Amino acid sequence: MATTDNDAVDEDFVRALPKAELHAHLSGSISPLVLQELWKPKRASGQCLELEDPLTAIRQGEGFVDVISFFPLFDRYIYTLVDDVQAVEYVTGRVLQDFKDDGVGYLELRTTPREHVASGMTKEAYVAAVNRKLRQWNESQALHDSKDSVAQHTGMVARLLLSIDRRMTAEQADAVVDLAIKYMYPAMGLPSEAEDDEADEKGGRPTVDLNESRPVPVENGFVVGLDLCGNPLKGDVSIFTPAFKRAKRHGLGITIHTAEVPQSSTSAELSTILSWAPDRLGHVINVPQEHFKIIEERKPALELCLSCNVLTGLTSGGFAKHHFGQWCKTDCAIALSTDDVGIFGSPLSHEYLLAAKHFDLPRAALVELSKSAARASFGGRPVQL
Ligand SMILES: CNc1ncnc2c1ncn2[C@@H]1O[C@H](COP(=O)(O)O)[C@@H](O)[C@H]1O
Repeated sequence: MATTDNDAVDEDFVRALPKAELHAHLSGSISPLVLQELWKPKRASGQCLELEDPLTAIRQGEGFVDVISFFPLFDRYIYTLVDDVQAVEYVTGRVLQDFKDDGVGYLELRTTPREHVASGMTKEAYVAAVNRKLRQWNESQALHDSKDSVAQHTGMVARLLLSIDRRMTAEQADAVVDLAIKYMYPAMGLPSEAEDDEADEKGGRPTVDLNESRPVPVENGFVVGLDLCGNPLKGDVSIFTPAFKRAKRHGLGITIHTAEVPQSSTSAELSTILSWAPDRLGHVINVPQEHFKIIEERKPALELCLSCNVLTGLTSGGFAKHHFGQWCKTDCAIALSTDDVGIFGSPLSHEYLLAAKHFDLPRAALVELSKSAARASFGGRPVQL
């Protein structure tokens, strides 16, 4: 995109800017209108009578949720509406379309494998449904997506991350890793060029231990990474060390929700997370100086979510005081991200607009930001937006 610094950053510019979205939770990205489409027929058949209309239940904007009221929204509300395989496929398709309509060229959608006993949906059926929708989506976009036309292609490439919830047991987390390996995007298991070169210098290639049992991968898997998410006031992350180390050995990218609240920003928790050698960190709000320095040196990419943090009160002082301003001064790549656009109502283009407005960024800086997000993708395919 040709730009001059004198051009104003406006809605048209940020919408047209090709963007990579790396931190988007599937269930939190469903628009209230789509939730209402599921709510209406349930209501008409006498189900979910206790659930308010999504258009009034989810009031996108300041003061609607805080860290206490936010997480139950999923368990008590959204999951009651998206409760079978058909609904999961449907909402996934709508979420993909919404991101594309906002000018996203590369999307990593993340989701927690979830079961629903009454509808017979197992965790694997859930992952298979999301993965199926991604396959259909990527096939439909391939029409516009060839090696020679990457720069101008109008399609959106979609990949998947599976999430471990902080409330899970170590065994449940292991089962998520099994699913991630089974539904892994084929190119992920291969060493990168840099790893290859390093291995050549050391006289050997990195390998996965062949004796380690691993699920047989499906064809057309799209999982490129593993995430740790969930209520930061719950759980002990140290029980997930084997799960994240195994995922890493199998070539999956690793991204961790980090230091979202002061209670989860202890030295012990941060040291544990950093011992997993994460490729990316999400939120990184309350990072103590000691760990700030380590992150600055190791340079994992950072997924920063302005609206989410400000609207939930995870940060104070409004947008202008968001820690984006601090991390920008480091060499860490930054991926502006939406987190839960269905709840916060701020699409990725709007996050770029907010960054421009509150941090006085010209067009060229936004182009650089979008490129740095693309470079931080787990992709399995070179991303050139
Ligand atoms: C401050 N923002 C956040 N911090 C931590 N975890 C979050 C989150 N926003 C969403 N999730 C996690 O994503 C799940 C919903 O999407 P999926 O059902 O997995 O697609 C939530 O249950 C929560 O665990």
